[in-house]
Amino acid sequence: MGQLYLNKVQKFYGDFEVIKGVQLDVKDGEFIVFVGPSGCGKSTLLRMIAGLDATSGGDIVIDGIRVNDLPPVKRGIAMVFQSYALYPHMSVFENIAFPLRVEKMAEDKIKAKVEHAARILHLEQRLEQKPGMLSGGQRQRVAIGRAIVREPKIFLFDEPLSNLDAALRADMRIELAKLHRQLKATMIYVTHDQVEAMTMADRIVVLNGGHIAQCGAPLELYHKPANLFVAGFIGNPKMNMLPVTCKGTSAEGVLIDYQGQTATLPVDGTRAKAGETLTLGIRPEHLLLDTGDLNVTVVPTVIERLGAQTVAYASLDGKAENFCAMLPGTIGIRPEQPLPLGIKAADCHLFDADGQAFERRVSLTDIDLNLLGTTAA
Ligand SMILES: Nc1ncnc2c1ncn2[C@@H]1O[C@H](COP(=O)(O)OP(=O)(O)OP(=O)(O)O)[C@@H](O)[C@H]1O
Repeated sequence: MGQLYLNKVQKFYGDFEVIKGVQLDVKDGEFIVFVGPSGCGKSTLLRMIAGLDATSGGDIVIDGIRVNDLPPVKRGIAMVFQSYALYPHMSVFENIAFPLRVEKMAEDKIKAKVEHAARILHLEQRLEQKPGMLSGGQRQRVAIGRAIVREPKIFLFDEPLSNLDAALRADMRIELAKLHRQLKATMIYVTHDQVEAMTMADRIVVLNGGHIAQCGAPLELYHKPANLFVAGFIGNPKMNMLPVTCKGTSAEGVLIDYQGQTATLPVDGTRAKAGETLTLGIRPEHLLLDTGDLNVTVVPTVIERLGAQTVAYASLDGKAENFCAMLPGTIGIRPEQPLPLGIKAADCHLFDADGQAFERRVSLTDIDLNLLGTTAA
């Protein structure tokens, strides 16, 4: 078992509240990713779960037992660090075996466990080598092996791939996803890389300024961001944001005005008031080379041809910098050449003056609804 429950967890450094009453329920076997900008508190929260940092308030509960006052070794967790933390003078075998030697486990048991971990991580041929002879990815696997042999209830990963180059990171993402399937263990993984979060997580916890901005399945966060922060953070290139005026609400949704063009967006507008300035959110891939419910003309400044797609960074009305459109790879556009684009009302996101999303009413027919979890925080 590896259930984790965080109840109103707080952390103060002096008067500075770094973690602000985080509430989270992690199910046994879940792969949870903490993601957020630098300084939002991801590592602090992970270190509190590990027992490396004391908790200022609230409860950390693992399998029904409050562990706030237990030292790290008694919590049933194993942590893998960005720095690998390997002993350079020891062989791969001894590095993996290290925590078992500390426990004074019998030699034959140690051998069986290390060889089992080495098989899972494809390190069988490396067991006699020293870490200095290994690549970055192999070293990280040794560090993961050292966690595996402890058979923890919960694996904690603190940015484990950030020292690797892009190609190796992509490979290791796949390896870690396989490892999770194989071990069926609870894993909590910290990263600032939203691609890692989107591709590996069962649920993503987006942290902002020490609180949970949203927690949900990757596609739920993508298609139903709860607020402007999550909308801007999840998705690459970023969602485009435009100021619009609320003209009123109806059974169909919220009527908005963008520079004299009106459209009804199918969102729950019970909170919307006529005259308010709202924020319209449009994902780059939802800009069409066709007429839409709203239409804009952008002037591309930078054009990135990625092959399958062409990404145009553009100005809009001379105002919005870096307005971004993701278009078919075959399109023939040039910098400075005005480009008319359409937007369907059903594709739009809408946020109030406080940055909270109006819930979208559209049925997300293009998504397997089983992938959309429920918002848990
Ligand atoms: N020992 C400490 N003393 C005082 N402040 C600290 C300490 N450790 C962390 N902080 C502060 O707590 C906040 C959260 O830090 P934390 O390392 O958890 O952020 P993070 O989201 O993991 O950032 P990054 O992605 O840059 O690693 C930051 O503002 C940081 O300056």
